[in-house]
Amino acid sequence: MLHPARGGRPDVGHLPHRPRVAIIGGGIAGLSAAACLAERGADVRLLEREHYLGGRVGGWQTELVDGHLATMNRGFHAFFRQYYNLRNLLRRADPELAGLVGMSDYPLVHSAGYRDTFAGLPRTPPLNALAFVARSPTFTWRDVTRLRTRAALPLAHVSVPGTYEQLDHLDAASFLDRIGFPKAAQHLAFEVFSRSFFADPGELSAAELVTMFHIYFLGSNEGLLFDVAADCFPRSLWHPLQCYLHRQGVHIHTGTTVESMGPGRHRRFSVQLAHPQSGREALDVDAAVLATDLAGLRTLLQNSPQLGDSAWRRRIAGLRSAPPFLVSRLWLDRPVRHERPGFLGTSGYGPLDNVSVLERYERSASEWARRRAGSVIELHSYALAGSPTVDELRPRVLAELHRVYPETARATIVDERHELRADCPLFPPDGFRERPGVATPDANLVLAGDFVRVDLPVALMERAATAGMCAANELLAGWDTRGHALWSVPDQGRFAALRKLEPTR
Ligand SMILES: Cc1cc2nc3c(=O)[nH]c(=O)nc-3n(C[C@H](O)[C@H](O)[C@H](O)COP(=O)(O)OP(=O)(O)OC[C@H]3O[C@@H](n4cnc5c(N)ncnc54)[C@H](O)[C@@H]3O)c2cc1C
Repeated sequence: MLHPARGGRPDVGHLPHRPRVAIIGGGIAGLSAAACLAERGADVRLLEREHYLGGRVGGWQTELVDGHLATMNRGFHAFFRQYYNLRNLLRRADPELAGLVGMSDYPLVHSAGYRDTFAGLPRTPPLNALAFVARSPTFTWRDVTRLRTRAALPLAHVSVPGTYEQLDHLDAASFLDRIGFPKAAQHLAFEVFSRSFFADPGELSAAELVTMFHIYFLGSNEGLLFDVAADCFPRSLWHPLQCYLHRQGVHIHTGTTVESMGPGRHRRFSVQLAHPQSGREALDVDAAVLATDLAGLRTLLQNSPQLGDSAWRRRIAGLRSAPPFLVSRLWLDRPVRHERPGFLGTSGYGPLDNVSVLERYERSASEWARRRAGSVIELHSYALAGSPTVDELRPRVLAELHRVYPETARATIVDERHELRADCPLFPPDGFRERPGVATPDANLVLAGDFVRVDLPVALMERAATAGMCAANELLAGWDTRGHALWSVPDQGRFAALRKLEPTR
């Protein structure tokens, strides 16, 4: 569904001086805002704390014990085909999306023996759901007849923000119980889904879960199949985009932390930067896009008491981060069995949520695996309780890998890397109303990122890309300059007539 751009002058050339914009954060949201602003002629300065672009989809070099230079990253990412805005961003540098490759299936397995797959399902709703039910061991026709149909109707017709107004007070687990969703299917499909949003179903807003179901299943023709990066993230995605941004005149400064911001002497803001080598520096800008992660934003606001107003700052302070998660990469001296898929979702295997076999799709991993006759495996464990350490988690996660793929128990780990972080946002019940949007109390300051409220059915990477575009559009509107069109899956369910049957809250 197309959301047309707001009209205006073709670029910022009509303004008395060319606006200079600081974009703080070089993840997807910041890169998306940078592209949209530079294309309309703004003088864009992209400031990124790390030495690489991509944020949580970034990657960096690491030398393995065998001397091989590998690229480590923050973990497997699924690029769904309905990520229209993200794909449009990537297409600017890679028109054929050659940096992505299709994943033909990704089974979900439960330790009790259930297995669901998505390959070969029709793509058109509701045929996709009917075909899924027809072959799923966890969701049978008998289960369909037991669904409390009226309570389940919100699953069939989602609208944003209407669905949030209706369901945000509930957690996802209670909603699924309320509608009579079969337990086995809850454990498999929905738990895997919910935990991929870094939260247990009891901690996630029901509105968020229902919107996800709409985006990834019932609301789009693209279905649940996705693409993955054909090589490490920098090579597949960010080096080409960086070249594109350079051609648009964007100045990109990696390894540059924005420590604080305040009123500028010559322009609206003065941005205080710190580089590990060259020390501190100030940059005066007319506008800024805050495209950091949540923790980065909180630190920046603590150091910048003059930004925004107290109500807005309170809303940011109230946002919550999801519990910690672990991404472990193992380089094994033996290959896993040939039938192991590139990606497997798991449920009922302790802390283990999924297993990827990188040589199935990533060029550099496949070269290493071929040379060493081994395998490169990645394990994800989300929504970890308490304050776990890698030393505690490692043996538990390895034991679960050996249960899922027993042949890995006989392999020697040539090398390994672990990333234990807690930098993803949580979308808890009752969080939507207070979630900040792109606009802030200052017309020259906008917010972008995957935690920002965007009233379109988008999530995760696509929410980051969309929020970046909305942030750019907000600034462009203030300069009477044409914005950028956005796309989303339909923002009303395909079964809108069913709305009349629905119980009210
Ligand atoms: C393990 C894992 C798996 C995931 N899998 C998927 C998936 O399969 N599909 C999906 O759609 N999404 C997935 N996601 C979520 C996805 O990665 C995020 O939604 C998305 O990358 C968020 O982008 P962002 O630009 O909002 O934030 P970020 O990527 O966090 O970017 C923020 C940037 O700001 C920088 N920064 C912070 N403070 C400062 C400062 N003071 N100065 C300068 N720079 C600063 C940070 O270094 C960072 O680069 C996954 C995430 C993780 C961690």
